[in-house]
Amino acid sequence: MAVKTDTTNSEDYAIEVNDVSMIFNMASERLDNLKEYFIKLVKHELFFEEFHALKHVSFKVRRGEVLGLVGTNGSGKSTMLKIIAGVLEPSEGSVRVHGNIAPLIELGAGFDIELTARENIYLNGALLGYTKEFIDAHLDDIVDFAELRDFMDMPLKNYSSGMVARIAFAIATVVEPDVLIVDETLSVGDVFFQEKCERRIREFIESGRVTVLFVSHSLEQVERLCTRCVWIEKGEQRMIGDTDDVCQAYRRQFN
Ligand SMILES: Nc1ncnc2c1ncn2[C@@H]1O[C@H](COP(=O)(O)OP(=O)(O)OP(=O)(O)O)[C@@H](O)[C@H]1O
Repeated sequence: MAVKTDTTNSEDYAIEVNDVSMIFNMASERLDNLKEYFIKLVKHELFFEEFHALKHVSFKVRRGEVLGLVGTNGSGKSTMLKIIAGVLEPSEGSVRVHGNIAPLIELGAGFDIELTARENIYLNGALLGYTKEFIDAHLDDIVDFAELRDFMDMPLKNYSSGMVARIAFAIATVVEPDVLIVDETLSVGDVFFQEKCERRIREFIESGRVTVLFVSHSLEQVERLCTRCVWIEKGEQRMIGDTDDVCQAYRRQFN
């Protein structure tokens, strides 16, 4: 039998996930307020239960590849994306990402709702590593893409969740990233904005330079965009392979 060897060099990979496990500590009893929590903590009466959100997950994503993550609610997809984006530290294992990441997860998490949209663009831009001069030069692109020119001086607390998502997506994708991480968050946008976002994501994909990690509950969207897929179920990696094979097996499981 011929042995298939992987001739891909390490530099050809944009993302390497090596044996990642994530354990969350959850209070084993329900506490109603912070005071109760601290009293229990001081009295050493606070007990935790370990919850294994990810169990020994490993996969690699080649540069320019579009990898989908599928799995039912609570299976660990967002946790995996957050670990790759550097938002969470894995309990075990490691992740290597080559290049800069545009994480479209928890859109707007870095925003200050008391500030205006314009101020938030500068604030969020700084968090993404952009200078003031860079934002000055790209402000029109961001505002035009978000289609919210008339609302730039309104505090974000008066924005709807879809409007916040528009601003956040426009900032995060104003330049081509090396790695784009897209979570379900775009679903808060209206259908026209979702299509606009998908077009921009497609442009990145078609450039062949951007590696995309994609989580969606729409298998049709996953099939439309992704070349390969990882199926994670209850924290375990069930399957990795061509999108059609993985989506077919996933559908079969629940039909
Ligand atoms: N900070 C946290 N503390 C405790 N448990 C958490 C935390 N974050 C996630 N979890 C748990 O980890 C599990 C995986 O959650 P995760 O959000 O990664 O799932 P998901 O596959 O993205 O789900 P969905 O499809 O519903 O978005 C869930 O059971 C969730 O309750």
